[in-house]
Amino acid sequence: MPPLRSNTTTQGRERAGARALWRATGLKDDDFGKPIVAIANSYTQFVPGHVHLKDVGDIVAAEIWAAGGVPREFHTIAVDDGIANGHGGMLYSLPSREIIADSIEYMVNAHCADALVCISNCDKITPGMLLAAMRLNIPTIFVSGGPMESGRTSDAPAAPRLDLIASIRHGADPQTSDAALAAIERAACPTCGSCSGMFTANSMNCLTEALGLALPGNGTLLATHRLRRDLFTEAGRTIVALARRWYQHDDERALPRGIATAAAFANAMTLDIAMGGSTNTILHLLAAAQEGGIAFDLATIDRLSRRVPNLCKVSPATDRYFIEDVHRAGGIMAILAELDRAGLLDRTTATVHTSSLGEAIDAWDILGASAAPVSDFYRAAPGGVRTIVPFGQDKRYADLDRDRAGGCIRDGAHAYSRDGGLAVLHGNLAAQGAVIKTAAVSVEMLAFEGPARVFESQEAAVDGILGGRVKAGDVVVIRYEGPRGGPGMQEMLHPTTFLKSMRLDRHCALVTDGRFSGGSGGLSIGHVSPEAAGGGLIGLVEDGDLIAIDIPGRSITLKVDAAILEKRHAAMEDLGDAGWRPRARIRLVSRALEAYAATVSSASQGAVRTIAAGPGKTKAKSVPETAVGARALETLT
Ligand SMILES: CC[C@H](C)C(=O)C(=O)O
Ligand SMILES: [Mg+2]
Repeated sequence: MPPLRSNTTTQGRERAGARALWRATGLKDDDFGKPIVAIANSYTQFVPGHVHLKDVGDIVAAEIWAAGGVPREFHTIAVDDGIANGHGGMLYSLPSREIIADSIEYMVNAHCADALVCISNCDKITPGMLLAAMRLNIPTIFVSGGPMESGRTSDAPAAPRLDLIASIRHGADPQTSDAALAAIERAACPTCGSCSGMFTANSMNCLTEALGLALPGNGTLLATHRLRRDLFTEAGRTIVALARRWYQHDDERALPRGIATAAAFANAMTLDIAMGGSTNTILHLLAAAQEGGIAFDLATIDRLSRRVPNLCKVSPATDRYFIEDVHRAGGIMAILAELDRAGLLDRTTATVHTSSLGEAIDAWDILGASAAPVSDFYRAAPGGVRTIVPFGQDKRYADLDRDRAGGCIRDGAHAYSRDGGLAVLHGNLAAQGAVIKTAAVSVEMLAFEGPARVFESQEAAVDGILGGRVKAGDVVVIRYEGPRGGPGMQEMLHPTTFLKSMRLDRHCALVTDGRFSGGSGGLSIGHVSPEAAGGGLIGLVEDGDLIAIDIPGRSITLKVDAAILEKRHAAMEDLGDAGWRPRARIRLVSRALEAYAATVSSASQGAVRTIAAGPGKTKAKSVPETAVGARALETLT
């Protein structure tokens, strides 16, 4: 039996000092020897998905005390991608995933905690905590803050519902009046919680259910609903039980790597493809698998994407369904049940709440025999009142959505498409791969060819799109926005949404070594690897070059003669240090971001930290320290 990690600081005369300090945090004599449970809470007033989390740590802690553990809460950072998008703030989004993972490692290992509760929610926080959980491999449970309700500009039952994307789209639409925009902006995000589409936050919180690290409902039960409070109390009880199974009974299926196995990652990716999750999930699952030494790579994802159907479309793939509708249709357990009935899941993987995923599906499938006890749970409905207070309403839908032929969740026989909602592309333009959310691509755009329109930054692309320099038929190429080249691999939410604002989204493609927000749709291909700053072919594309995209064929091709490309490559190499960097781009890159750029890997690897090669060759040149600290300016080329 493994000893409690916390014995290191609580047992023996030589630890009298540490015990004196533990006592000063409130521990009593009989608390020593109990499992010390770290509660990583991501409360912040900067993010609607976290603004309501200030006291939920206490809810979890009370249950940990009652179950015989010792809770110790600390806080992580949380970046709001929706606020950071469209300016230099987005450079910090993906790097914050590593900061969150490291900060949890630091707190848990510095204080030798025995177990971990991850209170997450938005885009990089659940992934950062997932990296930490797989890295630390101590008993862990995830419980997120929960999704936001969808918005309405009027109470009329037939009034269209909306989410954050509507605000961004209409903000750039010349046909939307200021008054109409003001109404949309005030309605789009009505409550606390993670934005109400199948964006990255909700995608990741749904995936933690499939990985087995969260309780049923974690991804779809609204932040405002009373029943969500029960997830926090249950998480507090469950983490102490998991700790006992590991420290007293040596049960490896109580550990993250015993639960989130290669089979569980395949189950999670299968769900992701079936529900058309955010493409960011690919980046984060690749990274989390590496933290746990799990065999799971882009080739695995590609293979799964060719056999898993698209069973569920949620905003931005449709304007008909939001996360609350997925819940009403039975939530993630319902999608998993349909995948199970199609023979596409491994039922034997473990979960934190049942001995196997199959047992969980049988217990929670609203179409299954035991549906009665769970139907009330999945009838949890929006309160329809603006609030940032959690658990404050107890509304119920009159009935569940059991329509698997035409409802929010389809069965295999009524799938939207045979091959799922996400795909991996390859070709000379993406030798190591690129990704696309096919669930959000209109059928007529599945094959596309057009002339490149090249931009050296997200900002330049936005200016080009809104300035009328992008025409129907173009392939917008945005480069030097990869993990190293950005640095930080910005999301292209504004360029993809502004193509919609300009009514070009069904007439243009967008290709980038950056990534996309879960709110992006259209023929948007991201994570192109190798990135331009890493010498990828995307760095040699010129305006007017023909680019061919074939989604069914999973290919993306730069149709330029090889001899010409060889000449371009030679000319780029002749530039020496000035090569493989953006033309005429001024971007302030802080030392913190330079440090990130120096060690980050390709998107095809999950943009993980790579130390082996020593400090990476960063393209940004440092300039002498200034009064406000060193700044690195990319020299003009
Ligand atoms: C809708 C945009 C959202 C905030 C996001 O950044 C994502 O889903 O990745
Ligand atoms: Mg995001």
